[in-house]
Formats: sequence, structure tokens, C-alpha cells
Amino acid sequence: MTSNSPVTKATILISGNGSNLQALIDSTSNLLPNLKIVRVISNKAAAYGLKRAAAASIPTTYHNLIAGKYYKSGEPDAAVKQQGREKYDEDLANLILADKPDLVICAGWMHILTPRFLDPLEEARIPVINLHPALPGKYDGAAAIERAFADFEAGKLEDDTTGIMIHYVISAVDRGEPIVVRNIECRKGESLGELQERIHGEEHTLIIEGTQMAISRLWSERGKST
Ligand SMILES: Nc1nc2c(c(=O)[nH]1)N[C@@H](CN(C=O)c1ccc(C(=O)N[C@@H](CCC(=O)O)C(=O)O)cc1)CN2
Ligand SMILES: NCC(=O)N[C@@H]1O[C@H](COP(=O)([O-])[O-])[C@@H](O)[C@H]1O
Repeated sequence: MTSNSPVTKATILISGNGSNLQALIDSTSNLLPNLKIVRVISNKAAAYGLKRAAAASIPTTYHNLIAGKYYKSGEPDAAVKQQGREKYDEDLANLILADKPDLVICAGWMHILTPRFLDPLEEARIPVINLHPALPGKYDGAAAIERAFADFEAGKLEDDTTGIMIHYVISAVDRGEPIVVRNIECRKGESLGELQERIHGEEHTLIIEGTQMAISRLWSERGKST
């Protein structure tokens, strides 16, 4: 990244602690000086990542699925719930588009995005990328580390190796084109917590690397060098 590289505006989606968000915030003073985080959005009110963003003077929004806006309390039927999810996603897209970001980064965003979100972002040519703690095509979805660990303990993990990746987000969950992948070897006698600790450490560097690569690609596709 050169000093006259274009500024890349990014919106970051979180659901929890925000340690990967913190890695991105910290990177703006060294590895990613031209990254401007314009908003952090969480689907969980208690997400500590919202506090991390506020401490860095980054605008935050809590976008809540069940605030009475998307469906009435109680147990709506599946069709009503799906309609609520799709309206939620449409509103999320509009919230993001209003900031005119260049990139959206899912950093521990634990909500499956429907085409009602993905289509408007694609229309606006705003790539969405995601950090997933598994190798391409393995352990799609939530609790990926736990599932890989269980397979390792059962002697069923291929090459005793799991991993992490940054990938483009498409409708098929965790099946978008990988941007960068890192293998992580499981170790005999290691606890799940120790593996998670090791993986989180690797994530904090991989999310910077993957974001750098996504930034380079988006600007080269727009005909600008970074
Ligand atoms: N359409 C897509 N949406 C999302 C993707 C994606 O690749 N395509 N990546 C995920 C992130 N993710 C794994 O990396 C993931 C997160 C959460 C879930 C999930 O099952 N969520 C449940 C709710 C779970 C909860 O609230 O604890 C749900 O949405 O019903 C799957 C995959 C981001 N979204
Ligand atoms: N399927 C997505 C998924 O499981 N993402 C995982 O959520 C955690 C967020 O941690 P953080 O809130 O400390 O950044 C990370 O471990 C990330 O891999």
C-alpha cells in the first residue's frame, strides 16, 4: 500500500467480543493506514465489539432482529420468520449503503445473510468478505472450531489439520471464493480452549492480510492502483 493509495471505507459487522474488529482498528495506524472504518454494526446489543468501536470513536449501530419491527413476539410460523429475516436484511443493506462504504467485513457476524442483503450490495459493487475458522468446504456455519476439534479427537480430521480463511460472501454459507487460507495443525493433548486460543491469534493477522488483498482487488477492478 503506497502513501497515495485511495482511502477504503469499510463497514464491519460483528456479533460478539470483537477481537478481530480490534485487530482491524489497530491496523489503521500501521498495516492498513488507508482503511477508514465508517461504522460497526452488531446484531447483539451486548457485543463487546460495540464498546471497542465507541472507544475508537467509530459510529456504531445495533441492528436488532426482534425489536417488534420484524415480527411480533411469541413463536411466529416459519414463513413469518423468514419474511422478518428478509426485511431485516433489506434494512441492514440500506443502513450500510447510506454510508457508501467500499467494503463490508464480517468479523464474527453470526447471522446468515439472505439475497435481500447480498443483492443490493452486489448491485452497488460493494464486496462482502468474511472470516471463517475452517478450511474451504469444511465445517460451514457456526461452531466450526468445535466440530473440527471433535473430529480430531475422534481421529477423523483429515491430516490432523483444520484452518481459517477469509472469503467472499455469497448466499451459500462459507462457500464464497477464498481470498486467503491458513492451515492450522491440531496437536495431541491440546484442549479445545487451547486450540481456540491459537486459532484466534492466527485470525488476528489473517483478517488484516485478507482485508489488504480484498482492498487491492477492489481498487484494481476500479482501475486504481493501491
Ligand atoms: N449468506 C451468507 N451469510 C453469511 C456467511 C456466508 O458465507 N454467506 N458467512 C457467515 C459467517 N458464518 C460463518 O463464517 C456463520 C455465522 C452464523 C451462522 C448461523 O448458523 N447463524 C444462525 C444464528 C446463530 C446465532 O444467532 O447464534 C442464523 O443466522 O440463523 C452460520 C454461518 C455470516 N453470514
Ligand atoms: N462462522 C463465523 C465464525 O464462527 N466466526 C468466528 O467468530 C469469532 C469472532 O471473534 P471476535 O468477536 O473476537 O472477533 C472468530 O473466531 C471467528 O472466526
